[in-house]
Amino acid sequence: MNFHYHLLINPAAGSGTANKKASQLIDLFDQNDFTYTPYYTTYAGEEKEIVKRLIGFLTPWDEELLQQPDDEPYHLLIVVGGDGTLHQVVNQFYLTGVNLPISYLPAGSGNDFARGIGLSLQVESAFRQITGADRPQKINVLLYEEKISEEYGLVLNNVGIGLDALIVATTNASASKKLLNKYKLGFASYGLYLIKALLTQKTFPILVEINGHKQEFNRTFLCTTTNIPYFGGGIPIAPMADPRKEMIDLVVIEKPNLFAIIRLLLQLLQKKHTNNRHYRHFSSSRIRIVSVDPQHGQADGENMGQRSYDLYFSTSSQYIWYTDKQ
Ligand SMILES: Nc1ncnc2c1ncn2[C@@H]1O[C@H](COP(=O)(O)OP(=O)(O)OP(=O)(O)O)[C@@H](O)[C@H]1O
Repeated sequence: MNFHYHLLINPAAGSGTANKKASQLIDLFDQNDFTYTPYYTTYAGEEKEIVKRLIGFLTPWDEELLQQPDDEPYHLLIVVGGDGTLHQVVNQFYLTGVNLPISYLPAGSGNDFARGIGLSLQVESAFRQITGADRPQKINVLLYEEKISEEYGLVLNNVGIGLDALIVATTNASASKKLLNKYKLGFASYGLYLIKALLTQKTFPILVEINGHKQEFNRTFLCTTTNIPYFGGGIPIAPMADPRKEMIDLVVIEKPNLFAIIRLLLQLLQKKHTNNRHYRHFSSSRIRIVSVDPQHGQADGENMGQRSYDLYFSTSSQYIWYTDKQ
């Protein structure tokens, strides 16, 4: 197939890492005589404006394209940024009602989606995975509807209420994240804020409804609905989650006391946390979560605000253009 690549670059992602990775990617396109058009965002939110303008140019996926002659180039969008940039782009697709393939060069500080689908974090390898693919892969995504604020959207990674969302709210607002990213210590910013959040996050009651079966958790500390195993830059909170399955994974952790949580965190580092009795896991194609108590929320690392939540989750799919690692 003959491609024209549209590169949507958030140069601020990964505190500037994305700008460097975009230059490396562009060098590889030039060396291989591939045609492309770069679009750089200049402010937060501009990625959605760029996508709105590009939607009409991008080519929808159809298996029959493989049999047809290469007269017309295939117009493919490649997002260069972090999980948040990708989140904004696919949500713009969703709100516009289109399901176009998309490709991705992970260049944020966490890059959990790329880890989850097996897309390399190294520019050259990711370039080979993107340009070596002749068709996209169907990846599961989660749809959510929040009834109180009448808000809906799509997530590639996870939606969290409680601890992880408090970490997102504080890290995204902090200057130290930028500083730590500068020294390639993005994961350390999550670590620092994890400790702070552990000491400040209070427990809260939630109601979970799965297949008509209601369950209450009165001392919830963390409640993460996820599509992939990771959050917070590679922390395998739900190792059983698989973005190739049409399934939603839910992890609820209750906090009896601080020592029990520290024990669980140590087990998490050794990947033995799923056996801890305070770790609860559920899997279903439809899940409802209610927190009347106002809590921080996060969607793919983007802050959803501190408020009450009544969330309904279901599944859908998104075409991602890449091949598996060789
Ligand atoms: N030019 C820009 N300057 C500042 N913010 C931007 C710009 N372009 C996009 N954004 C905002 O950046 C956010 C997404 O950042 P993203 O998550 O991709 O990077 P990150 O936070 O460094 O990575 P990660 O989520 O992996 O930690 C979005 O909210 C988006 O609106």
